[in-house]
Amino acid sequence: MVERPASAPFTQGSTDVILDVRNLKVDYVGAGGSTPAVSDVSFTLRRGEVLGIAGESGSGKSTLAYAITRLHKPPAEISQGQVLYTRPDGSVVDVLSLDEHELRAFRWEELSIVFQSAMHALNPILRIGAQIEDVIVAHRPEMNGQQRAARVIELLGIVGIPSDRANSYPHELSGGMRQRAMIAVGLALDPEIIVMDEPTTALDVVIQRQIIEKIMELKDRLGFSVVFITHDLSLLIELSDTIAVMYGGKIVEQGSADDFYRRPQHPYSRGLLASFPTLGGPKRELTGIVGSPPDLRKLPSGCSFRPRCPLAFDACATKVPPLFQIQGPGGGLSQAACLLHEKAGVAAGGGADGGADNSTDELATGETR
Ligand SMILES: Nc1ncnc2c1ncn2[C@@H]1O[C@H](COP(=O)(O)OP(=O)(O)OP(=O)(O)O)[C@@H](O)[C@H]1O
Repeated sequence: MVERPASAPFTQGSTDVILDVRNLKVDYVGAGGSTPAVSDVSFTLRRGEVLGIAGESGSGKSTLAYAITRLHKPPAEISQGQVLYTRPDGSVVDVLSLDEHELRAFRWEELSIVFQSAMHALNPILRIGAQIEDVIVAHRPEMNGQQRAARVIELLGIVGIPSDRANSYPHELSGGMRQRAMIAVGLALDPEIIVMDEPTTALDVVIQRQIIEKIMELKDRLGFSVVFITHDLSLLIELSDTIAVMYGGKIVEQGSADDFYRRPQHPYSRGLLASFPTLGGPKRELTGIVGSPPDLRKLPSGCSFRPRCPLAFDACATKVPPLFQIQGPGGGLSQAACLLHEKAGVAAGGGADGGADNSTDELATGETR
């Protein structure tokens, strides 16, 4: 399955950034204390790009998706950070400062979200066509009934649902069709960004493939950018331009999907990659990662991946690794939060404007210290 199409190299400081997430922190705050689900997460999404976010269950992916769309609800609280969205006209929107009215316009019009379970996201007692029309009624009051009906048919056509299905209820559609209907709702107002949180996880492999191909075709045709969240790293490598890997609420590696596929720079990414079969590549043993994801309320000292890391050494127990900049095999810059990169690396955000090719022998060969 993992066959990397050629794509643009990962560059930092691009002027074409559409979404800029800076030092975001999200906690679940309860009587028993606070769970740091997203810690100091920063990334950029460029116009027309697919950014893939990977990580095991509980790594904070969904919390991040909800927070950047401001759909998070108590006990989740954003305690730090910025989410900056740049409109096509160049004006910048501070998403975390929008009031409720502004937020309603921002969602759907500028950014929409497609969730994992269409069955839960769609209203079970409303026909599909009516659900798409509802979004249009709320945001395009100038459109009359005839124009709205035409737009509903157009949207169903775009996602490959026959127009007579506009009158079906969600339970009358297959899982794949429901997911397509969710995508049609997400596209209703031509948003600039679509956040997709495990949009195909509940579907069988063939339908999953069809939906992914449809999303990629629509992205190329309509020009939106995508944040695609899944635990399936093979899938992400295939469809993303850049990849961010989350572990224990933090991004531990990010870079171009090409570089990532050729040489993952964090031991966790390597383990994650080895957990998924590749249909296109040579047969190899699936090794996975020993142990379980950490309890976010009791993260180990130093590097939170240390207890599961085959390459851990003494300093990993005491030092929290920052993201180091690394030159990837394709020449682009990647970042990895692993002390193996410390010697030759440059801490990202530390004012350096370049990285070193500090891919260590250990990471290249899998040797342990
Ligand atoms: N309502 C909540 N209250 C307290 N903690 C929560 C709540 N929702 C999620 N969490 C915790 O936040 C962490 C991140 O969860 P999140 O759902 O964002 O992870 P994820 O990577 O999306 O996982 P999955 O792939 O299973 O959806 C988990 O440890 C989870 O236990």
